[in-house]
Amino acid sequence: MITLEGAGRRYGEVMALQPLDWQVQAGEWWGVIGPNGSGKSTLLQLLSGVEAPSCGTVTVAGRNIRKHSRKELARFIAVLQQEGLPATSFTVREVLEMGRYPFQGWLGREPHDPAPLLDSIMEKLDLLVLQNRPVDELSGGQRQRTALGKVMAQQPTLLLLDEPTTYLDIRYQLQFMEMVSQWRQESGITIISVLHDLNLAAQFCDKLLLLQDGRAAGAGPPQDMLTEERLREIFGVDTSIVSHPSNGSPQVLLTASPREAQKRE
Ligand SMILES: Nc1ncnc2c1ncn2[C@@H]1O[C@H](COP(=O)(O)OP(=O)(O)OP(=O)(O)O)[C@@H](O)[C@H]1O
Repeated sequence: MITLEGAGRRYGEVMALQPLDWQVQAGEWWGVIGPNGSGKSTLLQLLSGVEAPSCGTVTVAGRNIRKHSRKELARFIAVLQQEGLPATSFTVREVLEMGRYPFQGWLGREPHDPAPLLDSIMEKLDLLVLQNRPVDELSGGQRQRTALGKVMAQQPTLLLLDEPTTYLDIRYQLQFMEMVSQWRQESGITIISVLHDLNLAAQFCDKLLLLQDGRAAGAGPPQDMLTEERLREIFGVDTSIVSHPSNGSPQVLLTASPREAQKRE
């Protein structure tokens, strides 16, 4: 599905992403994790075609990403950012309709009426009651669900998520990840998500790519990647890794310094 061969990105003096070899198979859900400034967003920009690599190649669906037109890329790659949607007076339904843009002809029409598809997406995401509300009147959680609806309307084969749960409370974080997971089960899409929440990453992603200073510091299943040694080396913090009592995924407990413990005694 995706192959990176020595793909890297330089901004002036800064090598934001060192040459990276990486393969993503169709249907996988990868989490990209690493400290601030380690190159995660840069990697997503290469994968979405927004930025060209300074070296190496990015191949998506058997073809160099630079050879696809913008509209072609939009037909199979969807990107959802931290704040999925700006405040806008467009309604929820109108925003979902915008997701159909890559499929419209030059008169802004599609060969098939997209309304049934949009209705079924809104039903899945519990958006039907909100469909005529302007987005700028919605809560953060409702707005992020609308953003998800827009990318679902795009029917991509590859979904890129850039810290999509950052501004959500824990209930909406979980709800968002479960909706994405459900969509993946139904459609078989491939997902690459940048996540700061290691515990969510461990529960939802099949594999994790660890970045440190623009370099790959490991790639593999969460139980191999989320170890106390690796996290100390990459993030410079002490953690305790426990097994989730319900599903066995590795969960990261942060350990405050002994000074903090003494304060409470
Ligand atoms: N457009 C740019 N111009 C110059 N430097 C850039 C640009 N984009 C990123 N960088 C630099 O590249 C490095 C990697 O940045 P990037 O945003 O990819 O990291 P990140 O892991 O996504 O960080 P964060 O977790 O804070 O979002 C940083 O040193 C950053 O300052």
